[in-house]
Amino acid sequence: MDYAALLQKQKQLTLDAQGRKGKKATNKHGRAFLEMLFANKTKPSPEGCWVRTCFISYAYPASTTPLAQLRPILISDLRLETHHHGKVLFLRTIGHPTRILAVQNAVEDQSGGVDRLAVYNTHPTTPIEQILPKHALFALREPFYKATVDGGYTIRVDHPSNLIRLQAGDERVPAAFSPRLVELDKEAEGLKADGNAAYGRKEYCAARFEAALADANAAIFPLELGTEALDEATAKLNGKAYYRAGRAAYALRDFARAAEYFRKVERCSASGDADAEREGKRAACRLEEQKTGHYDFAAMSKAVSATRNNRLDHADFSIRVKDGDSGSRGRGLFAVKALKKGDLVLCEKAFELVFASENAKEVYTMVNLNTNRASMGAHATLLFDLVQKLSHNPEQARVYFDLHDGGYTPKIPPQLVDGVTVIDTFRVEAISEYNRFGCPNVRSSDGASMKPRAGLGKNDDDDGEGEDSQLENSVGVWVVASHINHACDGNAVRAFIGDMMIIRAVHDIGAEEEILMPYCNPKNDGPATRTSMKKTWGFECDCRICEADAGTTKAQLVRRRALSKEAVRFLENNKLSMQHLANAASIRKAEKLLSDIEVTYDKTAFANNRPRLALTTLGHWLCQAYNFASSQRKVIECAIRLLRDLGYGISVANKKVTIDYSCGRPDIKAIDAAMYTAHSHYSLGERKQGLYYEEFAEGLWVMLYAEKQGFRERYGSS
Ligand SMILES: C[S@@+](CC[C@H](N)C(=O)[O-])C[C@H]1O[C@@H](n2cnc3c(N)ncnc32)[C@H](O)[C@@H]1O
Repeated sequence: MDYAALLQKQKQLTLDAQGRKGKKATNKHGRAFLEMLFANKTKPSPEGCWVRTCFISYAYPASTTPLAQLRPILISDLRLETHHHGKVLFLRTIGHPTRILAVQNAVEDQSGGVDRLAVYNTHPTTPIEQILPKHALFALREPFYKATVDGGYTIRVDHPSNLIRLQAGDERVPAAFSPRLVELDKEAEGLKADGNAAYGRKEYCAARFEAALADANAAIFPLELGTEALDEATAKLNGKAYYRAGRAAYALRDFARAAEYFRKVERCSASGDADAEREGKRAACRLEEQKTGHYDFAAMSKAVSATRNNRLDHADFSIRVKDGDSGSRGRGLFAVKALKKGDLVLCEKAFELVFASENAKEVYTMVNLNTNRASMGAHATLLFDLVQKLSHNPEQARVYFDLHDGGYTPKIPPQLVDGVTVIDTFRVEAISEYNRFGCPNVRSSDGASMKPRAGLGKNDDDDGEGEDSQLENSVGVWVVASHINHACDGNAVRAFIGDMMIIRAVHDIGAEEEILMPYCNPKNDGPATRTSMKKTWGFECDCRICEADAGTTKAQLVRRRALSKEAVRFLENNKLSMQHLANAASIRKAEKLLSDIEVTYDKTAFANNRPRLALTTLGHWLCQAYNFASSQRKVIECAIRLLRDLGYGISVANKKVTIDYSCGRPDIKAIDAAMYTAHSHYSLGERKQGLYYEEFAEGLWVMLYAEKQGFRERYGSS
């Protein structure tokens, strides 16, 4: 898909529309046409995959003015391309709703004026009949009116919180609508509305309980204000209520409170309660994880698979880190105490996550006019999920809106207006762009363990750089990890098992030292990586690799790029396998190319094992080539050189191997290099050295993939 063309076209259409700003709509469709358009209930989409394009239009703030302070306006008074500040539009839906990207319906106002209403950023799984049902009444705060590409007009809602559903009997409903009011079903809608109204009046306790009892999905049960109120209310209730409160607290990840409620259930019953006992134990496990960071990662890894919902039931472990000031980087995350290489730094469940596998039926292309970015995949669904989650949970909204937003203004905080949580969807997306991480559908080790490397087991032509493309598939937000700043040579690295992000130290980290991790895999071309970081994240990396690269002359860079292109061609034409071994000429060519690229690295700037990434793919090829040729000493020589180019300084004295991890990048190539070395030592009868390298490789594997799963599949047994 040509994203640039799509973006350009949309910008032009928006610009053209601006020419009509402030004018009244002409040649509008009449009631009969709109009634016909929305006459029928929408049939479910036929089977197949639908690609939808979601445009994030130019940002404008969500309305925070209460209805009581807004003056009514009629459809006939609306001006094109205009945000009608200080105004409210009372509307009644005429037809049956339909969804293309927005949920749409025909609407009328109290004077009989008609138009089309389009509500964006609602969740695709929310039934449209729930969003804009036929004959429902709404108040739309500060409406925005637009011409559409099909030559018509629409009242466009980008912030769903601007649209307030009004219930029968609400005194704010204009009198002209009264004769045609449709009685609501008090059973479902009425109970929810009573809860919302109580919430609006700040009767939190009542609101919580009405919501909790009416809604089995306890995740939307708000505990954000004074949990004593909850205690007070539950005290009047029986064990069943305590049990529900325990489940609700668990869903809100307040495991201590959940455990307390489950204990109360047991106290209410003389003979004990098996369900409460089981749930109490579960809450106790979560508390243990929170306190100690002891997780059964092997079991977690077994629990996820391509066919399951990989959202895991585990607590966060975050007591080893704290927020702090990182100077020009803004806020950062810092180690509370000294950590050893391989230690768990943070283990966090996703705040919100969309697995690519869940998007099989609808694929969204998202085009953002504010940031000039376009992407395809789960990003749009993540936005809809976030808007839904934040709208239902003000406490979670406060956490989310505290994340870095790239300087987005205005910073409208989540707040309750007319009983609805105001959520600025443009700011939600701005924050998502700076804070979301790509992740695999199942676990990080899959790409590596399923494709064993040539010469170390089965055949493989993966160059070890495939992780990024796999990471693009699923996308999520982890709010604690979001405070971590970037460094290409970071001291921490992340892995995923299902929706859990597991961050480990790649070398020893001092107390109070900032935790840094690479946001993306640095590519072999350092300056190119830096330019793309600047474009995507808005900063220039000043890590040790980037600092060394900055000292490289233009001539050296031009030469390195030309040689790297030659290396790519060489690798494409010289794929290795048992059937295609390298001949002496190709090995000579690779050695020559490698030493030519090495010359482009300034010796002083890249001293002390600073990674020289442009050497690593060719270095890896040479390890494989010598391994196939059973030239064990050459394998060891090449693998140690490759490890050095990945930042690991290896020194061997009296058969004792010492490894300097301080600049090391735990890359799959480094693990392969260590295992090539181990296997070669074994073949040469040097078991002790072999074991040392194997232990080093296994340690790197756990850093990179969270636990040992997949290591033996790739490398076989020692
Ligand atoms: C996910 S946030 C990280 C936390 C952020 N610093 C904060 O204040 O909340 C990403 C943003 O942090 C800043 N940042 C991250 N790494 C940086 C670095 N190495 N140098 C300068 N700014 C950095 C950039 O503004 C980037 O867009």
